[in-house]
Amino acid sequence: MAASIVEHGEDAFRKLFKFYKRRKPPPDFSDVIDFSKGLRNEKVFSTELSPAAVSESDARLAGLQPVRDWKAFGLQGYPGFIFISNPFLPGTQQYWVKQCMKVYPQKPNVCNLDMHMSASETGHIWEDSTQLMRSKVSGKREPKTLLEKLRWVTLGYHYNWDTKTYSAEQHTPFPADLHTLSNHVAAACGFPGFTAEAGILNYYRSDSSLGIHVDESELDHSRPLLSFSFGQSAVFLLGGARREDPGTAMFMHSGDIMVMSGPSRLLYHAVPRIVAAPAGAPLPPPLLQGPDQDTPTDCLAQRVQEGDWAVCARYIQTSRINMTVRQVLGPGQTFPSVTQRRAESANAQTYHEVESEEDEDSNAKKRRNGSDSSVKS
Ligand SMILES: O=C(O)CCC(=O)C(=O)O
Ligand SMILES: [Fe+2]
Repeated sequence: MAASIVEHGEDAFRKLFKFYKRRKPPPDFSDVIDFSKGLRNEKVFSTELSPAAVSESDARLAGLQPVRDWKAFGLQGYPGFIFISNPFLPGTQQYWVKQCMKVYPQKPNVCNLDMHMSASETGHIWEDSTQLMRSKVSGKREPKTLLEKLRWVTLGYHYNWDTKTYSAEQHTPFPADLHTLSNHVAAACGFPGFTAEAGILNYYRSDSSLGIHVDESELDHSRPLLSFSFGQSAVFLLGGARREDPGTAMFMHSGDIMVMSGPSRLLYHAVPRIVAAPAGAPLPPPLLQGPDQDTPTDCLAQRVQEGDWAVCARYIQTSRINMTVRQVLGPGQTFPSVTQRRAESANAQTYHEVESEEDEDSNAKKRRNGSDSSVKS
């Protein structure tokens, strides 16, 4: 198996993607790197972060362990790639799941449902969904709730899926709590000036996947891309600078953070599979508990109300939520003029049309149309 999936050549990365996406028979996961197991894989090495960049009290207030206790790794062959194995304080992950489900999908943020529903229909995603869930009769087939149909939410500079650009006009305030979390993570990784300006949240159900792509629409690629995962585990594929380059598979578990920077910032990547939870243990252990008694009362990751958590827990038993945070503009940089933008987006579309035969690209189309997404089922 290993020989066929690491094969060099035209379609190495697609083969890897298809290998891990396959349902019947399910793939062998023995080549998937598991950073929660430390240095067991010879490609994995420990990496030093900058503990002095975030004070212990600032880290605690953001719901993070002190930076000196974070387990951070690099991967041979991928300079600039940093994997931080769950640095969250016990109990604080529930907060981020709740934010992604109850708070961030609210207006003025934009979500896939807005592509084919009116603002009044998508104005109360949480309330409408919880109401429908409460009225569900067990055993009876019921319509999906809006939460179950949610595939992506954008924050800050809202990514335009058609033109593959950000713009000054499509902007709303970036959430302060996620801004703080991102600043600390970026600073610890050696990027003290990072500004969280855009976010894409992806909502994966157990049969979803995210096609092969590269995140190049941000104007300043010297700034890292941060990725936070919660809920069910996923297989993440990290490829090369060219779409067909071979790749490396790794698990992302709840609470894991990935930083793509430097030469790894523009690498192709994909999520071919959400990994089924072990029988009898649908919730990942870090989501089983609320905050510790000694969590500071001014910690931004506040305890989630029991009723809210009941709804989140039910959803996250079969789902994964990923938040990517990006800095779009470099210091002093502005967006190109409309004329420049038109020329660039024409190029971008040509570039993507050439690849439209790829099944991954049909995902991108679905994603922007707001149908079953990026995050494809
Ligand atoms: O879900 C993930 O881990 C990756 C998400 C991603 O690549 C993106 O949003 O650009
Ligand atoms: Fe991405």
